[in-house]
Amino acid sequence: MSDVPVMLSIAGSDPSGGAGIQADLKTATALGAYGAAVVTALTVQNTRGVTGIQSVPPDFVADQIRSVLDDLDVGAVKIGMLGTADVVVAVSVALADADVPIVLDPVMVATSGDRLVPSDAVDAIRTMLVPLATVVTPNVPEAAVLVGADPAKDVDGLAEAAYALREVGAAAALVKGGHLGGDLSVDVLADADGVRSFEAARVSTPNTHGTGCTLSSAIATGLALGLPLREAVADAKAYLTGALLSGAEHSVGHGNGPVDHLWRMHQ
Ligand SMILES: Nc1ncnc2c1ncn2[C@@H]1O[C@H](COP(=O)(O)OP(=O)(O)OP(=O)(O)O)[C@@H](O)[C@H]1O
Ligand SMILES: Cc1ncc(CO)c(N)n1
Repeated sequence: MSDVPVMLSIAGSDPSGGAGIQADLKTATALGAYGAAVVTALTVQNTRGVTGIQSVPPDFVADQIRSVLDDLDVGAVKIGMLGTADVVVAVSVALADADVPIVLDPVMVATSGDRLVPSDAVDAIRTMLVPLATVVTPNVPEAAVLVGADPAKDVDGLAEAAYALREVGAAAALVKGGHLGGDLSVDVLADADGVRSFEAARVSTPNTHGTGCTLSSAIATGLALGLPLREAVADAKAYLTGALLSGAEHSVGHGNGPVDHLWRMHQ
């Protein structure tokens, strides 16, 4: 049992602290939940890029998930980087009977452009995890790969991709427009009630390492706190935009620095 809302992240480790489980735990903590973390892979990574990946044996990932779910009252799960197709299968089996909202961030490539999962893992994500997702949160290239279409070029394209992901089996899809450019950063959600877009002013900064991880774990934290999906997405987007604005004022590392997860504490 747990008398605080629990958000469980199932994701890879970023030793430089801006993405992966490190970002997810900071986000859960900043937003008032208890963060738990199952590590699926270790990366050798900093703000400049990823130079190594060591994945955790699939059975060991599944054992970690079962151990946490057996004991803690998990309010929502966020799934991030899964290093291999076998880990994807193990995660889908371990979560199959869990009655808990799942936010699936289908991580494929880091901000630096480095590939984080092999292509057979992408097929497994599409067939085994997308159908379990309460919401799937791809960026533009990830959505294109998952639905087998050309990458979206504008907001209408984001909506088309979000609809198509519901056809693949996700209950809802939030296609992120961070890669589209423009004055606004727009994400489009398709759920059972239709389509809604979420807009924020684009922050002019190189410090965007971990934006996707932060958004998905903030959505999962909102769901763990009991918010409906659309409110959880709106709150997550506002939290991320504040973290980008504050992160733009700081420098950590020499490449694409992190967002400031603790921006509300620093105000
Ligand atoms: N410069 C920016 N200003 C404001 N919002 C941004 C900016 N860059 C990205 N975002 C927002 O950050 C979130 C993540 O978007 P993005 O499309 O970059 O995802 P991603 O590629 O999965 O992230 P990551 O680079 O961490 O892998 C979205 O809500 C997007 O709109
Ligand atoms: C461990 C990890 N997960 C996800 C991302 C995506 O940004 C990253 N760079 N590193």
